[in-house]
Amino acid sequence: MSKLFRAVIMGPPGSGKGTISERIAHNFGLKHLSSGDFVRENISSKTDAGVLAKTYINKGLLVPDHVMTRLLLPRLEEMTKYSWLLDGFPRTLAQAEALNSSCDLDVAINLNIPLETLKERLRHRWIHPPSGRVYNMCFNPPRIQGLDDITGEALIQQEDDRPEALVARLRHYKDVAKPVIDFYKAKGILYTFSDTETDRIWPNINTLLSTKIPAIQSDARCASTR
Ligand SMILES: Nc1ncnc2c1ncn2[C@@H]1O[C@H](COP(=O)(O)OP(=O)(O)OP(=O)(O)O)[C@@H](O)[C@H]1O
Ligand SMILES: Nc1nc2c(ncn2[C@@H]2O[C@H](COP(=O)(O)OP(=O)(O)O)[C@@H](O)[C@H]2O)c(=O)[nH]1
Repeated sequence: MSKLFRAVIMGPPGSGKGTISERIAHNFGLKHLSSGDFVRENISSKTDAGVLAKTYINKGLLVPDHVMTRLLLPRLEEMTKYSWLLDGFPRTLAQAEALNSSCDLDVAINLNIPLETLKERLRHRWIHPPSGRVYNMCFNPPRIQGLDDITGEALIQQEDDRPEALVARLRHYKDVAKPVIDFYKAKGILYTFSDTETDRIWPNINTLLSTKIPAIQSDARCASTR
């Protein structure tokens, strides 16, 4: 059985999880699994968990742990043949513990970005709600202003990306993320990256994963030829 690579990426809203996950998926051929995308898929296909999740999201709340794990863990079970990077999950210690009992992680990437930078980025963040595609009017603007590159549909700004809402969101993030960070630190798999620019963080993540991923795959090749 070949050894696969399993990672999570954590960080406050606007820290670049989605942006960096896309780069990792592209460079290392991992599947990028986004909890937000899973939630949106379940809402549009009206599964029980999706219908329940929608009631919380409509109120601007996080989806409760038991709903999130019900929605996400079966999807991970379908991914047993693939290496993956999970973005947006776990957000709480209960989610981290549930994930831990279903699989072994190799790496937890933690993005540590200053508050002022987060505020500035989210002020310029525009999203395409049906797909979850994210743009930034300065850093990665759409080809045509206000429109999604793939579908040509309108982009929107999320209410909770406003600076006033963001401060409360960040405070909440810090409170719930701290035990998750400590959990991965204790397991010896936590890697924290601090900077104001994704383009400066990215080479360090690239180097880290280059040392981890080929090693795992070559071990797996040796094992499978024995
Ligand atoms: N792990 C999770 N636990 C609880 N709720 C979640 C989780 N992941 C996603 N959600 C719910 O789905 C919504 C959309 O998630 P998504 O990660 O796309 O966006 P977000 O909260 O704006 O995150 P960010 O600003 O960090 O990109 C969240 O606002 C939350 O209600
Ligand atoms: N100016 C600037 N914007 C960035 C940088 N990295 C990401 N962004 C933008 O900041 C916003 C938040 O990034 P995103 O990947 O959605 O973060 P997430 O909320 O952690 O998933 C998006 O609009 C990105 O395009 C950066 O280094 N500089």
